[in-house]
Amino acid sequence: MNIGVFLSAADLSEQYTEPAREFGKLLGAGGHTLVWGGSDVGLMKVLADSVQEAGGRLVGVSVEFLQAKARAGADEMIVTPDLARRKAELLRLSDALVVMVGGTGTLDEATEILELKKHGLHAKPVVLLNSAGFYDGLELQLRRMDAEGFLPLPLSQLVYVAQDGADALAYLQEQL
Ligand SMILES: C/C(=C\CNc1ncnc2c1ncn2[C@@H]1O[C@H](COP(=O)(O)O)[C@@H](O)[C@H]1O)CO
Repeated sequence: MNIGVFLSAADLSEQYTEPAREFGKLLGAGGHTLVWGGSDVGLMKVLADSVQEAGGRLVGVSVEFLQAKARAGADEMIVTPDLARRKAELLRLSDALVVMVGGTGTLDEATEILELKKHGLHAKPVVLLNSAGFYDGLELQLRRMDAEGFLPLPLSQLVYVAQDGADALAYLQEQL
């Protein structure tokens, strides 16, 4: 499976690096390909290192203004002219999407793929990987949108909230 993962480009503490390492190990050991933003920085690097060490493939989708940060040893590296085309490529190349902990960049990517899914422009499974309870607040907000009629389709069809990497991967394998 080609699994697109959005996650932080920042250097973070063990409570976030450990779940990224664990998920990378599962992806690599399962023979999956990581499709990700391509930069060799922060949590993005932690995940890519782990996937590669466990035998998985790496397909990066970088963008011209961040090209200097792109990982040298990826199996493939695509460079897009701008962020909009990068998000489109990340989605096109992925069979499923996983949103790990992150900041505004991750949130931008997550909302775009959820919005496209809401409009029926793709039907790929999306998982919110709630490591260390990072997305408890977002999950609550999404549940409120669902309960109060803000979503045109049930939340359960839009996104699955996983508590750990094994849960996320099991869900994706069941869906695909
Ligand atoms: C560390 C610096 C630059 C490298 N930054 C990024 N490299 C690659 N991809 C990035 C970068 N910043 C955002 N992205 C994309 O958004 C997500 C991470 O953003 P967040 O705000 O850190 O959550 C990630 O999925 C990328 O696709 C500065 O020198």
